[in-house]
Amino acid sequence: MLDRPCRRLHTFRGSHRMAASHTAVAPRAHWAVRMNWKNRSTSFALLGLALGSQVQAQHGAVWLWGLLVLQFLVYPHLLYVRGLYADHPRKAEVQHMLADALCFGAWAAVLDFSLWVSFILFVGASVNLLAFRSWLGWLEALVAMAVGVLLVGLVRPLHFVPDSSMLTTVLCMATLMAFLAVFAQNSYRRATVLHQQRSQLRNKLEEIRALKDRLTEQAERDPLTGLLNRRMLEDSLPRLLESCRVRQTSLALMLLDVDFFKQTNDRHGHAAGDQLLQSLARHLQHSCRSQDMVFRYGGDEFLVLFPDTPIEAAWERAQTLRQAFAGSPRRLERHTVHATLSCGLAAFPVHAGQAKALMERADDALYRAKALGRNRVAVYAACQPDARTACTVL
Ligand SMILES: Nc1nc2c(ncn2[C@@H]2O[C@H](COP(=O)(O)OP(=O)(O)OP(=O)(O)O)[C@@H](O)[C@H]2O)c(=O)[nH]1
Repeated sequence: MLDRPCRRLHTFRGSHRMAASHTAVAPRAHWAVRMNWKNRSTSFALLGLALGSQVQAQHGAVWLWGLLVLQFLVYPHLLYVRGLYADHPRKAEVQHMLADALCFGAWAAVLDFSLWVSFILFVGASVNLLAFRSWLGWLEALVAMAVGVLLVGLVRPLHFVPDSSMLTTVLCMATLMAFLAVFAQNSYRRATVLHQQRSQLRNKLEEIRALKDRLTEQAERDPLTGLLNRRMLEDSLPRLLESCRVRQTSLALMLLDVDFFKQTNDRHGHAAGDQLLQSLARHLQHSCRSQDMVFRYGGDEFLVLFPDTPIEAAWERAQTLRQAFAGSPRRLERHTVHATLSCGLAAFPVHAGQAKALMERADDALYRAKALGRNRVAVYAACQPDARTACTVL
């Protein structure tokens, strides 16, 4: 028994409700509970007046007046308190609306089915349920009202006197008007809030998408040059090789490295070195076809994949690319820098069938190009046992 209040508080939805478990502040009511309480507080008071005028016209007994006060002035607040502490406030609200309908059926019977009174009681009972539970709710309201009528019928005979006084009719009209106005206003307010929330969500979604694109970009590209990074190479090379295997075509892989890049850094500064790397990246991209892929492999090493290219054609393209780079000095940080490249070439399937082996072959060829004096292109030649010395410079 002791832990019951705590359990209850922990089932409240929302952090504000959780906060209530630590302080004496009452929990915040569910929106449906609040909305129906506001609706009931206003429209029930008016409805009570309308029904009161009918009770007056029928010279109703004192206990009927007492019931009227209970139903239309006290009952809405009792329901609010019940909804406030309910574990499932929405479900509780549906039960409240069914209770409304049952009571309204009873009142319609007690007041001899005065047409205007019965009409507004039916509208009051069914519109809310219709909004909450669609046509099923409307049907439920009808059934609950019928049960209310039957209950009265069990206690006393039912009479059918449809007429009502002018005062009752006017009060009924005013009540109906007020009920519909409050209902419409609530619906409009909720629709506006929903619309605002939806556009906020849409904006948030756009932001998340843009962030995701940025993160993908950062994960795939080298920040200095904007080229694809080594991770992307490791992802795409095996797939490309597989596609070449299926289509029975060749793929050339070129690994290249700036000659004496450390000296450029030392002489002209790291910023100038960065600019040289960026300039080389642009040079590679401009010299490549759309199907070629350029990667920054790391440091001053770059890698180019030439799909569907035999080794001879790749060599020619590598030579053109190397010569063009060496032939155009670059202006970096107010210095003119002459840089050259060493390139190592290997091809699928002639030199290797797997990504890792192909990379190693190209690296061997690059090593050989450096060893032979730099500023040249070397192709891997598979002469065993010493592959490094067997690399040929074409
Ligand atoms: N500016 C700059 N320097 C870098 C970057 N990444 C690596 N380096 C430098 O690049 C240099 C690479 O030098 P190496 O390739 O080992 O040697 P090298 O001077 O190019 O000589 P060889 O390759 O033998 O011709 C090192 O000094 C690194 O510090 C970078 O992003 N920016």
